Amino acid sequence: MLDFFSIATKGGLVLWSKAYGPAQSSPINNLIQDILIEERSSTQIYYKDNYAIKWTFVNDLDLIFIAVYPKSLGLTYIDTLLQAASTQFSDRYGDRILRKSGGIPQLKDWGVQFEALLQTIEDQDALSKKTKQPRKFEQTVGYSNSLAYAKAKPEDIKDTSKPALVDEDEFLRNIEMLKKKSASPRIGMRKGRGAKSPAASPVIGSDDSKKKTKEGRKWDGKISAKDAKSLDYSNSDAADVVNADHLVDQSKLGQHGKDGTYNVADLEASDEDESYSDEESEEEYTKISARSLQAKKPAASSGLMSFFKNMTGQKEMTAESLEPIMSKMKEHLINKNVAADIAQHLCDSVAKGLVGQTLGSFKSVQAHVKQSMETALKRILTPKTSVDLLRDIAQAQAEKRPYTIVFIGVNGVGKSTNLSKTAFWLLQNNLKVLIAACDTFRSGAVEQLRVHARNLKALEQNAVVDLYEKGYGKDSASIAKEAISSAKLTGHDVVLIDTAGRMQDNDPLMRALAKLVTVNNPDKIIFVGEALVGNEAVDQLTKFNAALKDYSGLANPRHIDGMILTKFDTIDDKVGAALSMTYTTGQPILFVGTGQTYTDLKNMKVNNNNSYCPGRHYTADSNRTYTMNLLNNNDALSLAKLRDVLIRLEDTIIFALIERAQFALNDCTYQPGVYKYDNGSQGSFLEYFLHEMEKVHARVRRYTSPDEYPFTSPLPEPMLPTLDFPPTLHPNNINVNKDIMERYLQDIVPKICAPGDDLNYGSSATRDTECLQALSKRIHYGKFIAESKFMDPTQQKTYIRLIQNKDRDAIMELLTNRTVEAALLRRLRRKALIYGSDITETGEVVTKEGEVEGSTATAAAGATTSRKIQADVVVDLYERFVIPLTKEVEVEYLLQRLDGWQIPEDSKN
Ligand SMILES: O=C(O)C(=O)C[C@]1(C(=O)O)C=C[C@@H](O)C=C1
Repeated sequence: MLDFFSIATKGGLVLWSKAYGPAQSSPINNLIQDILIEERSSTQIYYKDNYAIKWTFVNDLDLIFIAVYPKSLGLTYIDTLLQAASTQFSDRYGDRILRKSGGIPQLKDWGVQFEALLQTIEDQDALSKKTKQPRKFEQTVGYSNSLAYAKAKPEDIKDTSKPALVDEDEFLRNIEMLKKKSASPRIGMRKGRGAKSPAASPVIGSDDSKKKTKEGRKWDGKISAKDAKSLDYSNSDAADVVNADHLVDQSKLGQHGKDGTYNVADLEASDEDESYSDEESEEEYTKISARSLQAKKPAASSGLMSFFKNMTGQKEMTAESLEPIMSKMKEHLINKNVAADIAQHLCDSVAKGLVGQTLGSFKSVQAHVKQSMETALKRILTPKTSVDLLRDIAQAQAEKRPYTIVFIGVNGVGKSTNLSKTAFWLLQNNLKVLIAACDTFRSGAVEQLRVHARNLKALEQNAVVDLYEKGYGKDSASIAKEAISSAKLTGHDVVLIDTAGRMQDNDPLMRALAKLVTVNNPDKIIFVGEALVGNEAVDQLTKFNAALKDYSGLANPRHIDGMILTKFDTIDDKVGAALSMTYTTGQPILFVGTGQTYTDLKNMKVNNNNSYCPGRHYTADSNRTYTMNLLNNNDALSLAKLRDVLIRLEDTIIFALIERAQFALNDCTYQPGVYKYDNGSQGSFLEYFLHEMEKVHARVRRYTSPDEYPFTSPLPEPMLPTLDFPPTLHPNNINVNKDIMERYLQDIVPKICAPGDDLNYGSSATRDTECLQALSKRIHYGKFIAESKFMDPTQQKTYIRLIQNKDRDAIMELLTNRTVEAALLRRLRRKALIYGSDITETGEVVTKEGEVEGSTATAAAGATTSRKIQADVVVDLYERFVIPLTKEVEVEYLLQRLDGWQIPEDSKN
């Protein structure tokens, strides 16, 4: 049985508590001492003496709900109780606590309500233990948790409570104190915790000097004068000297991409839900089929797959026979934080795939369930839009205007903190940031942002990060507007607009938010939310989106464009929460917040095996994939990404040349007229070989891709249906393969191959084909680069003028970027040197005969000394041939760019 239940503020004030057994305040004292104050534990269960203590936070109210029970009992319903109690309490008193003026909640009511709640949950627990029959979902605790508790009416419930430890007067005083406390900057309030632990991450935006001297508060349910003073942060001095070192965890820094962009780190594999093993046993498979939704703990023996097990050997699966299993699966999903609707949707998808199937073995049932679940998940988790914030910001820069992002969400989820983490990321990308303090409602909000701006400045000498603020009580839409205008004048690249937290049901505040959005039409609306559980996620997101739509007065209203999930490190079943949120909005999760430093902003990236993977393709970081996906029009014309492809092709070309250089020149393979084509014309052995290869490649639709060009013709039609490539390039007829072939044979082969004939004709022709195809792809990529440059709004007018004048030289000059070329040649030399050299057993590069790089030491035995390819030759090849020909392609393409194209009004000269 439960021994003790308590509701307290995170700072240590007991608002309400109740003892049922002998465990009086001592375990609680220990909990506060050991966990809350010293932050010793990140888990939410704690054992002390004979007691187990569990707790849950309600962050927007800064409350903690604590349950104590005898360790030996291992009560299974405590999580449910905590969840339901915190939901009910927040529903009843949350508004009044937040408004700070709503009168005093009635203690009597809460005692009654809690008692009934406990009774219901204990009864259900007893019942579920008695019955071994599979329950319908509607009979489960999870279902009750989702729906029933929130609806419980206190007046229907009898008061059977025992005397509370804290009397009504005290409760009243505590609420007063809580109001005072919540008037102070939220982040500052967390300072006390972690004070004794030097290893603990500091809280961003907090004042370190105070933190060091802060003592753990006594936990006796009373407030001393000293405590009362320390709880009042309303006068905290924001001008303290910043010790910024603590605000960035070097080990959590992201990486700089090849093009210099700074990308936040990916969520470590260890941060994710545990990985999935194909070798898992049937028993383990009771966890549930989809990898991302597995249970952490071993499932009960009556788990999902054991139901399926009973079905094997049946003739055919029917909707009826699947019903109990689907009900169980739905319950499981809900317990994994998936909202009820979404769980239903997933179950329906799985059931649909199974109905009518005849499933002989357990394995085949397992495979079917897994496959159906994965397909359904994939469909839900593929966001409707792709988001690359840095690219969008670059676009706004080109348009000479600041890029604007509004951060919205309910109270206490960490909007300002995550806005500041985002600012840190932007500053790492050398962007100038203006933070607009548009939370004119919560006292302390502006000061908090001031501290962040000051911290961020202190971190980076040249960082441009400023605060635009107009104090409290003013119209936030107007402040945002002024901030944006000011950013235009001051040359800030990005305006981050902080807004007041608001509950989704608070109509006036939601109207104000819609107004801010309508007036300012920001580039992005980012919803900052805790990695929310179940239906709460759906409710918040749906209502925020509805408010943006209903109150906007616009024909094309805005909606949430992306999400930042905060406190991601505090929940267990992350994927369920992420799933609910993505499903509800159809929008991607841009980042997840995982801790207390500016570096605690990460990409959510999950393994390839069907777990949720928005970080990889859809986040602001959007890890660059080297092979461009030309089917995805959104990515196809980013100059940075196109250059990444060129960088990757450097490797392909160097290795292809190394491969060819193994063989002698074999001149006879290039003699014209030796072989006959199908159409009667004649060619060299190489041309014959190339043609045969290209015929096969054509059949598998290689040349339907806009970045592949054949050397020979005619070629057969593809046997595969052609893919639908979006029209990324303007129609053109450029193919410079003839030039490439000529230069390759005359200039390149003689330079990289030993003269003579070694009879390896087939091998040389194979390698020649690889070299030619890589070079052709690289050089024709010039078309994409040219299109990207042409689409740059800052350049388009100039290009149009030069194209109209057919000024080839001027076009060539405009598209040339000498810095990029110089960097390319430097990189290429280094690559060619390394790829073309032997490496000693200890890893050094053998540069010259008997010498290793950077020293005069003799190369280790075993390292041969002849270079596979000369770096000079590769660099020369690029300098004299690859780059100039690429640029030729660019110019030719641009000269055709206006053909049949309607010049937009604002691009006309
Ligand atoms: O990266 C570009 O901007 C390109 O146009 C490509 C390329 C190249 O061939 O590598 C060509 C011209 C520029 O001067 C720089 C590099």
